[in-house]
Amino acid sequence: MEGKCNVDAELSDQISALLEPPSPNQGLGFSDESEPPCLKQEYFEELLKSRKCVGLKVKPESDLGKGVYADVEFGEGALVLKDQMLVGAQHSSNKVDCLVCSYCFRFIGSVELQIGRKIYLQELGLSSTDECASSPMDGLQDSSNDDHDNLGTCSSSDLKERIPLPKEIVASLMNGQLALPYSEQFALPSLVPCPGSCGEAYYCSKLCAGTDWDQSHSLLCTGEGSRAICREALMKFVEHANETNDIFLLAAKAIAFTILRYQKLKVYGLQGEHARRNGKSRSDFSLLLEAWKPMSMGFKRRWWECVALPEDVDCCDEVSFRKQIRDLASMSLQLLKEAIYDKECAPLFSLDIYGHIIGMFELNNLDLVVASPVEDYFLYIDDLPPDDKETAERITRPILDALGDDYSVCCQGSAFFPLQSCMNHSCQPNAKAFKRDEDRDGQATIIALRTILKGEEITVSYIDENLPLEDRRTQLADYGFECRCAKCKEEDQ
Ligand SMILES: C[S@@+](CC[C@H](N)C(=O)[O-])C[C@H]1O[C@@H](n2cnc3c(N)ncnc32)[C@H](O)[C@@H]1O
Repeated sequence: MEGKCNVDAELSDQISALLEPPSPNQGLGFSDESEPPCLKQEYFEELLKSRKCVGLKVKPESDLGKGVYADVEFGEGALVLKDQMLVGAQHSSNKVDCLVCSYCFRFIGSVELQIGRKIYLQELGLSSTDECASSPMDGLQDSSNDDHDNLGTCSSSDLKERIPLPKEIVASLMNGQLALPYSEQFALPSLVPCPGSCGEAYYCSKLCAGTDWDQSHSLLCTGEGSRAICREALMKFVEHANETNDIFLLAAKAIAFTILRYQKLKVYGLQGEHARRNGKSRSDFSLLLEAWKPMSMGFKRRWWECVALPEDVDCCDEVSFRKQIRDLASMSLQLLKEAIYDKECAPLFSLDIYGHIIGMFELNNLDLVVASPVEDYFLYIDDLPPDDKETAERITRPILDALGDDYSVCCQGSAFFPLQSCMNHSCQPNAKAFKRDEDRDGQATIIALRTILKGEEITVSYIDENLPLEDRRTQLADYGFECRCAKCKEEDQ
């Protein structure tokens, strides 16, 4: 299990420094006399300010590690936090069902395009909802918890037989020739293609396209404008991730994000307070530490050590299972290295760092869910006055029949939300993520479930908190911890 690849062995000191929680003296050259402020605290204060979050505090060291606390009173139903993801990705299987902005995950195009594209891909046999084959990696394919019961249409059970639409109708939905009744009320942003011409990523605006390009996509784009060192290797990496576990795509984004941040820091230098405190002559490695800082704040363990054993794997096979997924990560990293390796950021290509990044996505309660406008559209038609409804349904009924029971699937993926990921779990939470109506883009929305007093810790539930104690324990084992909330302690006595 502990065999090391070259980068791991050669750069072990730098890798340890990257995995240590940021300490005030870490590679920054503080003199003993100047007592620097707590870097974690400072980082979160800046982050809260940049997110314009008022009334929240991140305490770096509470009973359960980091935790988020109320600095004002929040009334029941109040919006506690809207958190912007640092990196996120739509699940590969979900791409068939939803066409969304590759940066902010808003639905794009038009209701007609969403519907026509889904039916077209369904007819090609590509729909995620048609998949019934199982593989030993199934339990690892989607680290999402099932905390979205209120989004009932996310279900993928397809009970009714679909009635195909004529090909010309599907084509006219996709090319904009057929406008569905009342669809103008559900207008979506037009598609902006990827500037690197990969034909894979689309955006809701030039701003999203440019920001994604600068943050990670320029290195991960498979198109002609890509900055990857080998596009063929990149395509192989993507193919391997799609066939095994799409969490590798997210890990690649985290690495690309850090490399590009490093390159910017190197060119433009540090700004403001950091520059003043650290002087101008920072080493390349201390710049890498700085570039890595947003990722360093996430709660992490090695993926192959923390991932829960899937139900179809016997306990006696645990050692070989963990070795198998470590080998899988190692293969994925090898492909990524061939595609985007950067000598100055070499420690990022160690298996230890790769394992910790994947573990970070696995352990944090960080589902990405965006509700579908297609569902809203059909609900709107259903609510029309009887005469209007009858007229509209003459057109929409055959479309619903062609879509089947899964007529609307929400956008689903995984993401790293730097503030939400600091929220601890409670089986009696005072806040909740993903409130349906607030969820129109890929931001994490946290709402108070009851009055939260100033000074109270803000907690969410990572699972269905109404399950019996034993079931809760089993589910939380997937997150790698035994719950120490008041409800569990009380029920345990
Ligand atoms: C998403 S992180 C939450 C922030 C975390 N405390 C930190 O320091 O980054 C989840 C981790 O926090 C800890 N944790 C959260 N809620 C807990 C609870 N109710 N009981 C015990 N540990 C908890 C566990 O270690 C868990 O794996």
